[in-house]
Amino acid sequence: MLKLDSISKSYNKGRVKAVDNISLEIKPGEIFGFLGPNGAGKTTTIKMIVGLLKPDNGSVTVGGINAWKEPLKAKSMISYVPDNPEVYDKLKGIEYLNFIADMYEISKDKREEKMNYYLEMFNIKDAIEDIVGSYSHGMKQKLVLTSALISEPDLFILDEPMVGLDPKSSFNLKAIMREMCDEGKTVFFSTHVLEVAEKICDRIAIISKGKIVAMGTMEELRSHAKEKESLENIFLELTE
Ligand SMILES: Nc1ncnc2c1ncn2[C@@H]1O[C@H](COP(=O)(O)OP(=O)(O)OP(=O)(O)O)[C@@H](O)[C@H]1O
Repeated sequence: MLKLDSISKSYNKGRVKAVDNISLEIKPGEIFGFLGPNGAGKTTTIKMIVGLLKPDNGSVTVGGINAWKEPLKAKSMISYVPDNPEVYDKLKGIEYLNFIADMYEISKDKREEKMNYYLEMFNIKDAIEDIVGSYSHGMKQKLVLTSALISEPDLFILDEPMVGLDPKSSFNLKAIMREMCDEGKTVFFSTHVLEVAEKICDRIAIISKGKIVAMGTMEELRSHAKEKESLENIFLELTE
């Protein structure tokens, strides 16, 4: 469903190599966790997948489509939740959701059904007629999550999704991710929360200084780390 083939990205005319020759392949039905310390290159990688930053080298393939050659086709399969939910402050919550649903060409019936389901789950239904500028950070995040889920994406990409969510919403989001994967969809998310990755990911990649330093199931990562048992130990050892 997602294939990164030797992608790299530098900033400041090559002075900062943020992502250095990363390759990975994720199959339908997988939850894939992307872990790494601050500044490791997680957000830069995600931005190259979703079409916000063009890789200097290499290719991004989504559902067999080259994401930089046929961006609209690739983007129609993706929903992306950034780490910092930026929503148009002057719109009402419902206007923002309809705007996103229009872009994905979602029918009226389907959008209503999905909106009701997720707005209730995230407990923001009562605020949907209010302008987004009045929302708290967590409410904006839940609105963006709802907007991302309405299109039932084949590839769901989230950058640090648990930050700012209360425990119930975080629990619900994890359940949604699992349900999506059971339906054959693919989830790719970055996180600093190692316990979340350990619990829900089918596979994990650890990125450090722009390079992938480990990738596999928890069992595979453990077997490479000899006696080191927890993901925290493996992470600390590999990202020193
Ligand atoms: N616009 C930019 N201009 C210059 N350097 C940048 C820019 N964006 C990111 N960087 C640098 O690229 C590197 C990778 O950054 P990136 O944001 O991808 O890391 P990250 O793993 O997402 O970090 P964090 O966990 O702190 O969000 C860092 O050294 C960062 O300072």
